[in-house]
Amino acid sequence: MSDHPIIQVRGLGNRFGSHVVHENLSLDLYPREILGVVGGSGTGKSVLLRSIVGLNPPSGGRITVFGQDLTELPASERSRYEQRFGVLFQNGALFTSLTLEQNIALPLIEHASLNRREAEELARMKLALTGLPVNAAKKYPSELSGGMVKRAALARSLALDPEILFLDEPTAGLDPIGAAAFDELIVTLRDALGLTVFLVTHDLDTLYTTCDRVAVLSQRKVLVADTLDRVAGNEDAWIQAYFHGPRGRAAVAARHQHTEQERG
Ligand SMILES: Nc1ncnc2c1ncn2[C@@H]1O[C@H](COP(=O)(O)OP(=O)(O)OP(=O)(O)O)[C@@H](O)[C@H]1O
Repeated sequence: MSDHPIIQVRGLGNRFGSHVVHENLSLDLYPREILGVVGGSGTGKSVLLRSIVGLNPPSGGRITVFGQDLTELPASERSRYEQRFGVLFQNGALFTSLTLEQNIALPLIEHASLNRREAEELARMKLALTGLPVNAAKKYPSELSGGMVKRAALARSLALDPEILFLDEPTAGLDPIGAAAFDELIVTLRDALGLTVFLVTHDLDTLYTTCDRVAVLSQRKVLVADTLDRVAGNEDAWIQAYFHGPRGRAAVAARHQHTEQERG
């Protein structure tokens, strides 16, 4: 892992009225890592993601991305940086009146100055990259399963060849087999495309199968950010309950079984 973070968050503050969500929060994201961001409901995982990608102006602190504080830039320059992000929101809906290829072609027409034919051709490549069959390109979102729609939304977030991928609860609503396949896809894409991934999740299986490090949000800040083993060994009560409760134990057992199978 490189020593230079691709994203640095320092002393971040976020509040909504009198409700303080983050206070003096700091976090680093390193190139090509998959960082899992976990924490109880309402601890501000999505707000943190939105602050980093520029959708939620923080009340304090500093965020640098690719070494640059984006709030210091004029809008046009900021937009060039933001095109290096791919974001898959929790309810990352596609336009229902457009086919998958039309959905994915949109950002390419808007930001990459491609004509419709070129954009749709590239869109079909992005769809293939996320494991969708060729015939899915002409389909509408309503004709597809939840897992396929998630893949298409991921394809759209990859449309402009981002360097950093932000995923908010990507496996929420998927069945366990679909979720496991999606987890595998994230790792494959990171390896193939050299992506850096900021992954908000509640899914312990996802943490165990995809993440290089895990950051735990608690008490308005990042309580700990480290490898899974080290984080799971932390004595904080929420961490203990999360990693060592019944679901945590099941995820560890599944991981061990998977490792044994891989060894043959
Ligand atoms: N635009 C907003 N206006 C007011 N409050 C907000 C806004 N966005 C988020 N919040 C509040 O900030 C807190 C953190 O929200 P956030 O969605 O980041 O939590 P989370 O950790 O992602 O939760 P979950 O795991 O349930 O998705 C919540 O109490 C939420 O109600």
